[in-house]
Amino acid sequence: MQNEEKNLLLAGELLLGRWKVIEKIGEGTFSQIYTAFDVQNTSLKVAVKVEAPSEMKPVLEWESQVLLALQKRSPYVCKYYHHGKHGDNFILIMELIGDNMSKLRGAPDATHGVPLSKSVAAGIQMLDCLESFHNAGFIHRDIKASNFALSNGPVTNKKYFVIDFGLSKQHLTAEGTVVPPREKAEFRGTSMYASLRAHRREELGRRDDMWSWYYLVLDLIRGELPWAFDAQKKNREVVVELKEYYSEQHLNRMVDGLPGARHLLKIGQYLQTLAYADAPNYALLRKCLKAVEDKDDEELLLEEWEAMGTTKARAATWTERLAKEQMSDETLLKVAKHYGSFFDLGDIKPLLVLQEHIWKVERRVSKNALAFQTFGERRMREQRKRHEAMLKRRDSDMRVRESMGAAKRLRQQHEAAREAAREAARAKEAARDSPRPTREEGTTPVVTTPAAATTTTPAATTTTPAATTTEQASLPTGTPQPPESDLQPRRKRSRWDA
Ligand SMILES: Nc1ncnc2c1ncn2[C@@H]1O[C@H](COP(=O)(O)OP(=O)(O)OP(=O)(O)O)[C@@H](O)[C@H]1O
Repeated sequence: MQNEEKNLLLAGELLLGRWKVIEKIGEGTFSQIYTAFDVQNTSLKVAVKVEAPSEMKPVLEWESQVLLALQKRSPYVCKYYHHGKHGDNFILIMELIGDNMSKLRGAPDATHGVPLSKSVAAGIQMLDCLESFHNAGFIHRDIKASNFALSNGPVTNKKYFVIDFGLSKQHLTAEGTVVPPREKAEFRGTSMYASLRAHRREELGRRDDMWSWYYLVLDLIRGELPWAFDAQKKNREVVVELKEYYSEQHLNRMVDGLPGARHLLKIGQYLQTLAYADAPNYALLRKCLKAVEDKDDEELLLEEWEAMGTTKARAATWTERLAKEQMSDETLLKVAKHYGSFFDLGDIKPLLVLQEHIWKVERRVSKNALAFQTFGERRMREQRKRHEAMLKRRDSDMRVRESMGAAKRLRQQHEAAREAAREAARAKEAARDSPRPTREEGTTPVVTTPAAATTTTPAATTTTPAATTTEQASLPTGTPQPPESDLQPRRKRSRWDA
């Protein structure tokens, strides 16, 4: 909220003749959230989202219409009660739900990344929300942890709901066809999680929500994204450069060292293949994400080791994973045993080294099985491991940033040198073409004075920006229209709230 200190509603205020305000419970960039109760049924507590009038384009009315439209189409949104004007403010009355997903990060076990099982579970639930949201015909365009909040009810029945549809857009018509893309769009989303296409001002589709989801899942598992610092500092250009580097050129570096890296890589590679109108294969994404957690899935595991082809390659990978602690001891042992502990390595020396490693792992596994570890000890051990892994990743991310910075500086130096050379050439040419004594054929030499020389200045070209035409999607009447048409003046909001 821009005007943080000012409360838009007061406790005890009656809204739309039915809802009495209790207290403020939250704040977004452009809105405030309050609790209220129904005066006709005092046990019914609701949430009120209120948006103050401003010079920027309001979005809460659109959000209310989307929520209303989704009531019968998706079980992953909260219940809609009412919307309308209260004084100068627009309000939306909806079901009161619980904590948002950012709370996962604040948990004591999440200092260096949210534990894998929690990250995967959250990722799967977000996927359920998005699949349902997309199938209802909308794209969200602002996927981030704070836009998923836990439903109420018994702990065992809690699930995440997707919230905040202020930037959502109708993507499918009533007939189920995809709304044609506009030539140019405006930035929509949050810099930390926005897809590259959002940064490039392209029309977004379902695939872009999935990219944001992917970034968010990686953020949970990794503890931070490679561009976290720059997104927070609002270094737009660097964020885009880093996203290009990691998402388009070196996807493997983004997942390197993470548990289930090859499955995470597969997700990214799949997302790269999606076109604007494509419906993502949610089942495939779900399967890949589930496999991330299932480190010891025998079938997948063997498939991976088989693909390595030679025993030598397997032995090398085995040793590397042992060193980087990328696989559990139990799994490493399972692999070693499956391949007869790499006994046909040929050379005796590496074989002995490897065998020594295997024995160590074997001892560790049997010791771990016997040793009693308290919950606290186990948590400490895991945290230490995650912390070390995060430091390593941070180091590698920093090296990439530095090398990109160095490459950029080098490019700038080259460009400056080239420009200087061009300038020198121009000066040389100008000196050659400058008026000087000339001898015309068959005439006596004539001296032309500089005053007689004609100088031509390039005509100033003024270009007026071409009028932008926005392809308005032909949506069935009665369907909510997005508030953001590029033809209208718009909120100066570019959610760089990371
Ligand atoms: N129905 C609800 N019940 C309980 N809490 C809610 C509800 N809706 C939103 N909140 C809380 O309020 C926070 C802000 O809400 P919301 O994201 O809708 O506001 P916003 O102004 O659109 O935010 P931003 O623009 O910063 O993303 C949410 O992260 C959530 O924690």
